[in-house]
Amino acid sequence: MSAQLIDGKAVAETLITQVREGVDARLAAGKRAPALAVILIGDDPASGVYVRNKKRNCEKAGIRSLAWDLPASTTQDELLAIIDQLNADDSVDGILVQLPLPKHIEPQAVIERIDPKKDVDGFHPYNMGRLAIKMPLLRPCTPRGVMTLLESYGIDPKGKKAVIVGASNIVGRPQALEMLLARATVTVCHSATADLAAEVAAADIVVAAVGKPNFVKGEWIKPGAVVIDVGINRLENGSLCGDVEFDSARERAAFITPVPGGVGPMTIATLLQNTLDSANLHA
Ligand SMILES: Nc1nc2c(c(=O)[nH]1)N[C@@H](CN(C=O)c1ccc(C(=O)N[C@@H](CCC(=O)O)C(=O)O)cc1)CN2
Ligand SMILES: [Mg+2]
Repeated sequence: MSAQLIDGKAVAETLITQVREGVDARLAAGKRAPALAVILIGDDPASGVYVRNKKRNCEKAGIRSLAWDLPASTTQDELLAIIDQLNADDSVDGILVQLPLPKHIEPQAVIERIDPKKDVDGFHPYNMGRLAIKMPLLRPCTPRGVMTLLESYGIDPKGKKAVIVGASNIVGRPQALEMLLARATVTVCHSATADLAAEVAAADIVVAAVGKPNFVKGEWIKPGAVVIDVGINRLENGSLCGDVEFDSARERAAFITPVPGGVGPMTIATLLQNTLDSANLHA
């Protein structure tokens, strides 16, 4: 068997078109376009690419983007002051601070400074807590994007065994909450998991989000499983690879996401969706 590829680029394009329609509906009702403030600190090349893609896709969706490109020497207090200013600005619906941050800035202090109503990354404890109590408001982009991908391919997690490999605040933990909300039976694996191979082998849906190239072995995958690879690892030869051994996993899985072109594009499309949702909730 060779798994069907899940085309994240195509699903993301469809989602961006839907966001554009939602923006046009706001304009037709006499409301303003949604606005997203994107803050980039320092010169991490990958972050620069992601931020440029976010701005470009905002344009496509009719969302106004405001850019703060700040030097690596920016202090935490300077960053918090900019966030305070954006929190108070009624013309701004979403605030995004690109991660990772320079080492002298404490990410949690930054995340918690953003008004939860404008937290389009969904990382604020308020929004994570809402997701945990089955009352989601603004949901982390990558895990929400994964759920959209599954739905687009007619894959319903209800009653399935979902195994999440990785327990980060950005992906693994909120992904587990999303799967639970969709009524999967959920296992979260991490560095202290006793038998990772056995956990993965029992999964109907595997989500890999560890940031280590080819960490999940193809031979672990249960025949017919759905494999979602969130990892984006750049190899020394410049090529990208995921957290899953793609070729051998594809031989066993029913569905699999490629890297690139799988989950990555959904992260950005879902950010636009969250920005529209935020505008519609409050302005
Ligand atoms: N504030 C945030 N910071 C970070 C997030 C986030 O959701 N919010 N996620 C990642 C980076 N990220 C978005 O910010 C992101 C990563 C990858 C992609 C993507 O489209 N990847 C492409 C490949 C692109 C390449 O060539 O490098 C793909 O997978 O096809 C989009 C967004 C960490 N920081
Ligand atoms: Mg992400």
